[in-house]
Amino acid sequence: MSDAVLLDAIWNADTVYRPDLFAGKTALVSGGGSGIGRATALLLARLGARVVITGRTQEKLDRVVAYAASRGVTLHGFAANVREHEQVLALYERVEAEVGLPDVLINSAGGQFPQPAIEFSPKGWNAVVSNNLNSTWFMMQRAAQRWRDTQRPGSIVNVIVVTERGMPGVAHTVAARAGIVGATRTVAVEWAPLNIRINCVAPGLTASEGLAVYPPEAVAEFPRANPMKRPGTPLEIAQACVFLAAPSASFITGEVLTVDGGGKLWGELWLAGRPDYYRD
Ligand SMILES: CCCCCCCCC/C=C/C(=O)SCCNC(=O)CCNC(=O)[C@H](O)C(C)(C)COP(=O)(O)OP(=O)(O)OC[C@H]1O[C@@H](n2cnc3c(N)ncnc32)[C@H](O)[C@@H]1OP(=O)(O)O
Ligand SMILES: NC(=O)C1=CN([C@@H]2O[C@H](COP(=O)(O)OP(=O)(O)OC[C@H]3O[C@@H](n4cnc5c(N)ncnc54)[C@H](OP(=O)(O)O)[C@@H]3O)[C@@H](O)[C@H]2O)C=CC1
Repeated sequence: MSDAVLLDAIWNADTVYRPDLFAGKTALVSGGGSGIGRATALLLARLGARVVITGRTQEKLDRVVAYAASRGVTLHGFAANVREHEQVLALYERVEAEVGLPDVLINSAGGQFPQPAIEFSPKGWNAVVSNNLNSTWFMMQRAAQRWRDTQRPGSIVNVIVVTERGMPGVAHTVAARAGIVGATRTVAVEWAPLNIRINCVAPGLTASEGLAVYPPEAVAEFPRANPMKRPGTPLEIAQACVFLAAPSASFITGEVLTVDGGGKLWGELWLAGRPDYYRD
């Protein structure tokens, strides 16, 4: 499917949410230049939010901003590498100066490479931990600090991976995301007095640009990942992010919402290929 068709599908899809759900609100979405982050940003924009997207690649952000403009909606695309603390601080300054303090933060930036864990180099391990755990932490802590300083409420959604069953081929990312879950549960308590809610969405296999890094033999087995025998769509994950970010989840904090077509209950996923031992 071409990018234009994908974007139209997201823009025109039915949603159960009312069109003014986020009217007057501002949302910051990391990873908003593609995949799940992009779908969430566009859905939030459809629901009336002012939306800022961030990611490392300005051109990707520009394409989403241009698409929204073609639909009569202003989005803002500010590039940042969110695993660099200084860049996160600068990003918040820019967002606040040019758009306004966000009410909602969606952390969808992240990623990893597939490799048997026994082969990880220290550099590879650190890259993935930094790109997922550190980046999410820097973004959520800064949001909380600014909400504390301005005495405003806020809502955070961290997009992670399913951690309960483990996921062979990506142990580094599972470790990093389990760290995010631990931090989320802990600060849900610490930050409740500040009127901050924080939750996670754990997608199963989702058809996004990010799947390009997996080997063909792994991709060929993707239909075995869950009982629905299909990947999720970015919009299906976005709907869950919106549910947790909005007042629909006003009594939910510190939770993980799994959106995986039942993959936690049945399914196999060998992201670095299936070892011979598990073939018969
Ligand atoms: C059961 C329930 C169902 C649950 C179902 C769940 C399904 C899970 C499927 C998940 C899918 C997704 O998340 S898809 C969406 C995410 N998108 C991505 O993952 C995109 C690709 N990933 C990335 O860009 C990554 O973020 C990452 C690799 C960390 C980029 O960080 P950097 O830019 O720092 O990385 P680099 O500089 O390129 O590399 C840093 C080092 O990392 C190592 N490294 C990098 N790529 C490597 C590779 N292919 N193989 C080995 N090692 C590699 C090397 O040591 C590198 O150092 P040198 O050797 O010196 O170079
Ligand atoms: N697709 C799937 O099957 C699943 C995805 N997930 C997770 O969902 C999240 C979104 O993934 P998805 O949309 O599928 O994949 P994408 O690769 O399309 O999205 C990831 C986005 O994050 C951005 N990003 C990555 N690292 C950084 C960084 N350091 N600073 C700023 N932006 C960054 C990338 O943009 P750029 O490179 O320009 O910075 C990219 O737009 C990720 O955390 C992913 O691991 C979880 C389970 C399953």
